[in-house]
Amino acid sequence: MSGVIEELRHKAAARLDPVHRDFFDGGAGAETALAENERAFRRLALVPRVLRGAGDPDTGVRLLDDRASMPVVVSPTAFHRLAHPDGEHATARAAAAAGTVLITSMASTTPVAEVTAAARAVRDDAAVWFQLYLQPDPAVTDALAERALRAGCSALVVTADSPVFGRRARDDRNGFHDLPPWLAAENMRGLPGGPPDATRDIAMSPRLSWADLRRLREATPLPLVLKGVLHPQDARLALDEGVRAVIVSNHGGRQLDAAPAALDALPAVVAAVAGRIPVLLDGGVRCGADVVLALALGATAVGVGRPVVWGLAAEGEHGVRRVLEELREETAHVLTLCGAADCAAMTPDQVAVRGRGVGGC
Ligand SMILES: Cc1cc2nc3c(=O)[nH]c(=O)nc-3n(C[C@H](O)[C@H](O)[C@H](O)COP(=O)(O)O)c2cc1C
Ligand SMILES: CCCCC(=O)C(=O)O
Repeated sequence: MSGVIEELRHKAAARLDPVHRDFFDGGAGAETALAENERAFRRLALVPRVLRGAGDPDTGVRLLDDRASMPVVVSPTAFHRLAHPDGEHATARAAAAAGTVLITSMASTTPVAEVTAAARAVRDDAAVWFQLYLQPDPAVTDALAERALRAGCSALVVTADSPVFGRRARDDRNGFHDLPPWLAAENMRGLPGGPPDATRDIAMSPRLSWADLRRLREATPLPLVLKGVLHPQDARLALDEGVRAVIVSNHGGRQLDAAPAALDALPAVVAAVAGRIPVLLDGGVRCGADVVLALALGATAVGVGRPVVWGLAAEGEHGVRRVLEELREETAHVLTLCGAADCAAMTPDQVAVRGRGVGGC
């Protein structure tokens, strides 16, 4: 783990209410998928190429119609005002200042229009994508998509790995199942069929299907990104449905505990998609070498969830900024050491399994 991220993780742990710390840090079941996400990176090594004269690397990437200064985006995480009083405002400002994409959660404690406004106050062209759980009532899904569009979000990130909420032992033990009364999931306020001024619950449903995704695609002008893909066949189906990018993710080990590490699922999804759309990955990314390993295995970019929350809880906007800047600097440094001129220059032959020798091709 990057020293800066480790420092912020400790500081966050000391500052947070232990019940909230467990919510942010914890995973489903025995937390196997959570641990494996980080461990999968440790099992792999980067094999540098030498004397390539690559110069200082360009860490910028194009993601749909947005540009990011680095191949690291902010993955959607719920309830930022539980981590810090500035909440999503701070995260949005930090992501905009770092020049990267913020995927803001549908379960944010700040309305999406305020999140985009906070980002745009820092940078006119700040990119914010809206994460969406398809709701069983299509009118609710459409109202959320419309809010995101009006707020100036440039993509909808549909999270597909949650047909039901994960069983999280730490939250069960702590009796944490709801926000405190002074906070709410603000995007859920005043939606069709709900109480006019109060918020409705975020629903999860195992009855949702590709047909619901198709309906949303036809209802919104925004490009769709599918988050939570682990099976290569689902990546192919996503392509058929006109999805513009996929995010390989096991939801940070918070849903199916028996799921593979995100990194282990990446190569098959990359092969299935065959370069037609960007493949992103999140889960366990904690330093620049992790970012570059994912790039070498075919990811266009990675997302970070908990490191951003740790930065926010520890030092507010400044802490999130430190996490993102550190990841950008480390990524540039590791690319340089690997002889890569940019993020696309890394290739799978530059990845070796530790203890097994270097194959190449
Ligand atoms: C506290 C917390 C809240 C999360 N909330 C959401 C959410 O609202 N929507 C979503 O799609 N994913 C959510 N996720 C999953 C993240 O988007 C991401 O997949 C995961 O955190 C990546 O793993 P990492 O934390 O190891 O970087 C959440 C994760 C955490 C840790
Ligand atoms: C209904 C809130 C969803 C938050 C979430 O996705 C998570 O905690 O992993």
